[in-house]
Amino acid sequence: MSFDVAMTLQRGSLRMHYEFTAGPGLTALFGPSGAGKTSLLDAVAGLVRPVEGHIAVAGATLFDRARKIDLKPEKRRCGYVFQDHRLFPHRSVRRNLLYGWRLVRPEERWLSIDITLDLLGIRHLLDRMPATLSGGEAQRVAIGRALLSAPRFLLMDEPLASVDASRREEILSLIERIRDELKLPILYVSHDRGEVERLAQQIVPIEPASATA
Ligand SMILES: Nc1ncnc2c1ncn2[C@@H]1O[C@H](COP(=O)(O)OP(=O)(O)OP(=O)(O)O)[C@@H](O)[C@H]1O
Repeated sequence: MSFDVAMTLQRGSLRMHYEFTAGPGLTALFGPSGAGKTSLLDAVAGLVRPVEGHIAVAGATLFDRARKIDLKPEKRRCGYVFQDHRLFPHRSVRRNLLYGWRLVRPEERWLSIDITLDLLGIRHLLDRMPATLSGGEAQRVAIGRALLSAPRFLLMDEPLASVDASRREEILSLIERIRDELKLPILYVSHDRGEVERLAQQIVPIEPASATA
């Protein structure tokens, strides 16, 4: 089992309940704006604490309210790719890529810098600053930074949102390679049904939450 989630989040007056299990490959979270897709990724990453329930990924329990388990974000071994890439603006591409790499113990690393640069086609960008990159280049670097942090799984929140149409295909096939060659479980958020149908082994519908009094 890649993902085993049964939990409730409270955000403001909204109470959102999630319950699904997913096998290997890419699991897409599909639902309207405001339904709670990003909140779910944030909870899996450990950035938002559920009010109840459990979250397990690839056999490891990350959160379990009843068993008082709540791993810190940095212990969850999760690579998070945001829609707006969130590269450090004052650091070169090289230093962005090395950021997560340096935080990981050498024996936990499973991907070399060389392989990552070739997989993502970003070797020629190493000395550039993020502000000089196109949307597609910046997103490839952001994916590289996530992979080099030696994650056990990836969270991707609309990774194509800031990528122009001509570069979409490139990033889509890159995500397919990460899914198939690196065999990382991926939780993937998108509004685009075509994208989801192409990439996903499993689609989890996320319904809009109901407000609680
Ligand atoms: N910190 C917060 N405090 C209160 N409410 C919040 C907070 N963060 C999110 N929400 C609310 O929780 C709901 C779910 O938000 P979330 O960003 O998870 O939705 P989403 O499905 O990812 O939306 P989108 O597709 O537009 O990105 C929204 O109604 C949002 O307004």
